[in-house]
Parts: sequence; structure tokens; C-alpha cells
Amino acid sequence: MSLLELSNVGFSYDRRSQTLDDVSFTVTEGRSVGLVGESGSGKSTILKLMLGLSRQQSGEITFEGRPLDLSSGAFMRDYRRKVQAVFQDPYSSLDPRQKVKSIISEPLRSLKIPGNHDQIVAEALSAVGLPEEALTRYPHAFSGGQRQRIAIARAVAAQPKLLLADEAVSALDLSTRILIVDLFRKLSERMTLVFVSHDLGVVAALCEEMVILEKGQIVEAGNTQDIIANPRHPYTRKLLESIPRMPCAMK
Ligand SMILES: Nc1ncnc2c1ncn2[C@@H]1O[C@H](COP(=O)(O)OP(=O)(O)OP(=O)(O)O)[C@@H](O)[C@H]1O
Repeated sequence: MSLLELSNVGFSYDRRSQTLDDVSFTVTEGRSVGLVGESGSGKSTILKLMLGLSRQQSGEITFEGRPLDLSSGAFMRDYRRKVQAVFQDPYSSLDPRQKVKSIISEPLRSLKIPGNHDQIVAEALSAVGLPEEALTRYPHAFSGGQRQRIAIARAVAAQPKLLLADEAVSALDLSTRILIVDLFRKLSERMTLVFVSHDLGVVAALCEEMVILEKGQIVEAGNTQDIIANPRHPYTRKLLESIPRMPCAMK
């Protein structure tokens, strides 16, 4: 079943240059998708549109068959519950004045999610592999990798259907990156993952499908193994040649 679908999406920040041009792809429920491209190719812009933070100038984005209705508070509340995101920088994405328990439970409060929040937070913490003692500490007491685990726990606490990750392992050192990629892989068994990265190696190790973006246009999309085995576009071949060796070994 199609969970999220972009159809002929066009977007420009200044109307002089086209940031996204006729972008179409489908995120199928249960199938992890990697969005790959070099810096400036438009990956974060796609994510921004997917999150409803900006509106495309042409084309359509649908979730569960319904167009995103950014003007409807009720639609967006429901959407935010179902679609959560993790970003690149685990240092700036967590409020330093709040304890971990409050950080992870924030979406539960703001989205008015019913149930025992303490229990939901404990489950989210355990899902990301952090001990219970973490709840009473502040973000500064944690390493970059642990902070990213806290950000992931916050994103999964509301049990979203779709988890969007924007360069979520790029700021981490290599050994930590491998552990966090592994965590995303485990989570992708429970929810659909869209993983944005400039690193095709990480995406190839993690995602069942890939969308390759060059200068705001999709140049290739499909099953990851097929694309790796038989890249059709020169840009895909170029990205494949630049794969660092270690992330490939994670498979
Ligand atoms: N707020 C903005 N205002 C104007 N132009 C922008 C803005 N944000 C991004 N851009 C431009 O849009 C293009 C796509 O940027 P985007 O951040 O989506 O790419 P990206 O593939 O995610 O790159 P990176 O990995 O470096 O973030 C770039 O040319 C960028 O300079």
C-alpha cells in the first residue's frame, strides 16, 4: 500500500531557480526508502515538503491517499503523530534545559497522545538501547551517538507509521554510525523508514529501495539491489564509485 506519494512535485525557494523539478516517487508501507544525492541536490527540501514545513508550488503530495492539507490543524495533528523525523545534529536538536524524560515525552504531550506516558517513554528508551537511568539526566551528559538515540526515542515514542531521517548518521564517527544504522534497521521492521543521505553506501546497507536525486531531479529509482547491480545512470555510477568501504561492510 502506498503510504506517501510525491507526484510531479516542483519547488523553488526564489522562483528564479528550480530546486525540485517534477519529482515523483512512492513510499510503500513497510518498504524502507533511501533518498540519495550530493549536497545541494534537494534532499532536505523534499523532506521539508514531506513534513509539511513548506508547500510545493506544483504537483501533489499524498499520505494514505489524501493530499497533505497544511491549512487544516486537525489533519496536521494527525499527520505529525504518524510522521516523525530525526535530523543530523544531535547536539542542537535536543533542548539542553530539559531532562531526557521530558524530551522524549514532549511529542506525547504536544500531540495529546493518550496512555501511560511513563510506560511509553520507557519502551522508547529501551527500543533505542539506552538504560533507564538516562531519563533523569540532561543531554550534555551524553555522547553524540547517545544523543542521537535520545532524538530517535523522541521520534518513535508516538509510534509513527513513517520515520524520516535527514543525514541522521552523518555527524557521527564511523563506529557509532554503524551502531545507529543498525538501530534504524531494527526500527524499520516496525515502521516505514525514509532515510536521506549523501552516502550511497549507508543507504545501500539500510534501505530496500533507493531514489537517486541530482540537481533537483530524480535520475534513477527502484530496488536497491537492482540499482547496485546494474546502475543505469552515470550519476548513480559516480555515487557508487565514491562509496566508503566501511559502511558497505555493514551489510
Ligand atoms: N532556505 C533556503 N533558501 C534558499 N535556497 C535554499 C534554502 N534551502 C536550500 N536552498 C537551496 O536549495 C538547493 C537544495 O538544497 P537542499 O538543502 O534541499 O539540498 P540537500 O541535498 O539536502 O543538500 P545538503 O545535504 O547539503 O543539505 C540548494 O541549492 C540550496 O542552496
